[in-house]
Formats: sequence, C-alpha cells, structure tokens
Amino acid sequence: MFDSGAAVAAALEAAGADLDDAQRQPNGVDLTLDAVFAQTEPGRLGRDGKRVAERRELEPRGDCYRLERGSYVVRYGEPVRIPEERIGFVLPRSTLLRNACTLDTAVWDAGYEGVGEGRLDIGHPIEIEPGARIAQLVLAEADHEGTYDGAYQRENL
Ligand SMILES: O=c1ccn([C@H]2C[C@H](O)[C@@H](COP(=O)(O)OP(=O)(O)OP(=O)(O)O)O2)c(=O)[nH]1
Repeated sequence: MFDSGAAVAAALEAAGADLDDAQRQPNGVDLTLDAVFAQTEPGRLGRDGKRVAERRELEPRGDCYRLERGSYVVRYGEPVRIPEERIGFVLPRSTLLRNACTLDTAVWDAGYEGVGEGRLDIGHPIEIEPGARIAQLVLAEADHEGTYDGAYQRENL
C-alpha cells in the first residue's frame, strides 16, 4: 500500500521541506533540482567501504542549465525524512522521459534523513531551470529491521 500524496507531503514538511502547490501530486510529491554536478574522477566501491568521487558543480547559463548528452549527479531541493514503516522510491518526471532524459535512483530507507542525490542521464540535450520539478517521491508501507544509519545520514542538511 502506498501513501497518498498528502501523506508524503506531510512527511516532507515534517523534515522541513517548503512545498508549493505544484509539487503536491495525487500519489506523491515532486522533488526539484537544486544542483547539477559533473564527476571529475573515478569513484570506488570496495568490499569494505566506498568513496564518492570528486565532482564539479555546474553553473546555470542564463536562467537554466543547458545540459549536453551524458551522465550527471544531481542534488534535489527538498530535505527528506523517510518515516518508520515506510520505504521511499523516487521516480523521474515523465516529462524528462518524454525528452529522452531520465533519473536513476535507488531505495530510500526508513529513517534516512537528508537532501538526497541521484543520477541524471541526458539522452538528448535539454534545458532545465534550477528549482524545476524533476522527480516524484512516493512512500510505501514496508516492514524493516532497524533504520538507516549509513554514511549519507543527514547529508546536505
Ligand atoms: O537515489 C537515491 C536513493 C537513495 N538515496 C538516499 C536515501 C538512502 O537511504 C541513502 C542510502 O542509500 P543506499 O543504502 O542505497 O546507499 P549505499 O551506497 O548502500 O550506502 P550505505 O552503505 O550508507 O547504505 O541515500 C538517495 O539520495 N538517492
């Protein structure tokens, strides 16, 4: 069972998100684009530990990012807290898909709190304004043991 958009909005507002009406969707809440980064070196996933690679923050040109084909890392604009008994999924806005672009995202764990990041995959050049809605967070009921306590807890807050 998935939460209603109103319930997702309440969870985000409890985490400090300042939502406008356009972000409130029937089944979730749209997340906005805060920053875009180009990775500048390899990262690393080891059997023990991991390292997120250095990246360079891109500047908008004029009023928007003008992104060429390729993979970028994005930071969303809203603080998120995934409530207990829930799991979060972030999906790309369909307008991204309709423009040959997408977001790749992973599981948002119960107890995670922070401003998350994802991979923006640009299949055709596109213009995106800072603050534009790019994704939608949905929350589903989920059993879990423990809550998120990893390296990204409280990231970007
Ligand atoms: O697309 C996503 C998916 C998740 N998260 C946040 C919420 C999630 O709870 C946290 C950690 O995600 P995950 O467990 O997939 O990361 P990991 O690489 O396994 O790190 P850790 O070892 O800390 O679990 O990052 C994002 O920012 N973006």
